[in-house]
Amino acid sequence: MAIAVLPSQRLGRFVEITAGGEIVRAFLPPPLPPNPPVDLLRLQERLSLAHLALGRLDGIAMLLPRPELFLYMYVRKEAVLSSQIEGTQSTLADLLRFEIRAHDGQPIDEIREVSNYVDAIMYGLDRLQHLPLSLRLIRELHERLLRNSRGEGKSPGEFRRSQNWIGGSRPGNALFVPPPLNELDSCLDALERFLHEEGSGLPVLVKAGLIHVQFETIHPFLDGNGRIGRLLVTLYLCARCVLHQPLLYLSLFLKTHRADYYRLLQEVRERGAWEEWLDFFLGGVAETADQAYRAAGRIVDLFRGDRERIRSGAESRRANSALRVHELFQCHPFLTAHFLVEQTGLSMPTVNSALSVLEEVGVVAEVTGRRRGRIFGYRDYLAILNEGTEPLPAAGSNVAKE
Ligand SMILES: Nc1ncnc2c1ncn2[C@@H]1O[C@H](COP(=O)(O)OP(=O)(O)OP(=O)(O)O)[C@@H](O)[C@H]1O
Repeated sequence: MAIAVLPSQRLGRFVEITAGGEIVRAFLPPPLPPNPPVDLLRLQERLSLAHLALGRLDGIAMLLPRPELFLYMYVRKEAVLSSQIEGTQSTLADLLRFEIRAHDGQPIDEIREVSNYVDAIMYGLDRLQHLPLSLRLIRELHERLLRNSRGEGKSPGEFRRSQNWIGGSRPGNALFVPPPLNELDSCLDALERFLHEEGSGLPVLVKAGLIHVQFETIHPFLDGNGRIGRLLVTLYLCARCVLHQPLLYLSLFLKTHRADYYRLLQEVRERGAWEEWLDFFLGGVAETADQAYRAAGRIVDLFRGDRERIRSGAESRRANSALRVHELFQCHPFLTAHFLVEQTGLSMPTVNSALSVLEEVGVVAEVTGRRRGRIFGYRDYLAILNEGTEPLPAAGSNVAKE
């Protein structure tokens, strides 16, 4: 095996391997942190803006009447966006309707992929209560992400046992060939050590950016490396208590700037351009956190305003059950009367009367146009949650689709 060492220690080395019957140069990244060290002075302004924005976002959880409800929807939005990056057509509405088993006519595989992402991040958060962020947890997350879905045949939950490549139709004409199999474990072990180290004194946010690139460069799975790598950023920030809820989703930013994103990943490898990447990454964190903070504020206002409308729109007994139903709509923006009966313990006539109140005051609308199996949507809430994914169709247009 011939080894060519490149000049700077920030750059990795290439290892010649045989793949697909040809000799190709696989890339071996140096372990983190970068050496020479990251120029934090150059990133100072970006870093403090990103920290400010994240702090505001984390703080708004206190103002939300029930932060877990926002989180519930927010994670789902991230899932939709992440899946769209790889060409999945699922929308937030598809996902929500899938969850209430009202997905007639929708492409199940695509929706399942989104649903798996939600499951994986929620599972990861739960596991972080008991376990550190480890390679084992990353494999568990991967298994959940690919379960019964696209990529299912590509060893879910297992690090790769064959050589992969990025770009091109074969390793020989690839844009980049990740580390060879015999180096994979040592690359991953070094990454795991960096996940836990505290001696470098690097800000957690900077470390999150470094970890993301290193993970993508190692490309340890046969599929799903992008999705796991993005999920890792949010989980790492939660594990290091920079965020208390996973309210940061970078997917939209990375989707919007995909060409720059891929170019910068490449330039870290080719030129050791960590500062350029971190500048981009921290800008993305700030922009994304600001957007989420504003959305959370608008949701707080919406819920408050709608509670007022319900109270003044019906006499107190009907208003009380409508308020109870409204609470559930904050968690599940699409609901059926059956689900409401199950969840609230209210009788079917009471639930129906509550739904009428909500329809009368314009909070929810029936979206199927059917007599049986009616589904109600919390339209203004959906409109806010949907921003950046796709425009919410008017309530009536769903009827035509189904
Ligand atoms: N030149 C590159 N160098 C390193 N990583 C890259 C490069 N180009 C793309 N990537 C990473 O590879 C990911 C795609 O890998 P893979 O197909 O395994 O992941 P995925 O989760 O299935 O797809 P996606 O990221 O598109 O959702 C991209 O999201 C990006 O993070």
